[in-house]
Amino acid sequence: MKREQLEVYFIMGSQNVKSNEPLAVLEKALQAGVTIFQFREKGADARTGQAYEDFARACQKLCQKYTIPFIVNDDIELALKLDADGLHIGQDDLSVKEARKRIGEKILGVSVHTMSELEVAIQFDTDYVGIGPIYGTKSKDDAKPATGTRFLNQVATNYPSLPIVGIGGITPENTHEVIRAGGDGVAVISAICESEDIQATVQLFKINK
Ligand SMILES: Nc1nc(C(F)(F)F)ncc1COP(=O)(O)OP(=O)(O)O
Ligand SMILES: [Mg+2]
Repeated sequence: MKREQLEVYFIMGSQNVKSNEPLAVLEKALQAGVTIFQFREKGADARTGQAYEDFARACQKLCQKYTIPFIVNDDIELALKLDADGLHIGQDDLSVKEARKRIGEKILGVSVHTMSELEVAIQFDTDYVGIGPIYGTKSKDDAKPATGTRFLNQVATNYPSLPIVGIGGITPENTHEVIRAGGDGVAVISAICESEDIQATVQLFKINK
């Protein structure tokens, strides 16, 4: 995975798209030029069973149409079953060691909040780390307090070759702070899912770097 692929990292599940059709939102985001997609279907209203798998396959098919990496959040069984391009795990999911063993060469992303979590991620050849929440977020009900860009900048300074994406409350207005602090890209849920003009919003993330 090239670090430029983290430039605009769109993350979505049906729970993030109340009003309209999630697949229409995803296609608009892909047409607008998001550079990587994460399937993150979770929470009370998340689809389950066959509907969950069918929705994941439909998202994967759209990503293939636009040759954009399709990453699955948390669910390694789904990632393997669909032969996804990668998996993203956090500290409460399966271990980095176990994930790397089972997914082989697929892209592995890990959320890290401390230097010790970072060192474990690096030990098992993590392709990128997600750091946040940088700002307050409403997309993750068990999110930790917002940290600002300090830890992200510390990681970027100490590990210049490690791809980093910032996450949490990132908008076109504050994205430059994340990039200036050392992020290779920004992960976005609400700013795109709730946008009136997805094309314009995605372009702003690219321009405001
Ligand atoms: N899903 C994520 N994606 C990223 C990425 F780097 F891809 F931007 N960074 C961080 C997270 C948060 O991951 P996690 O801590 O497991 O919580 P959840 O499973 O609720 O998302
Ligand atoms: Mg997780």
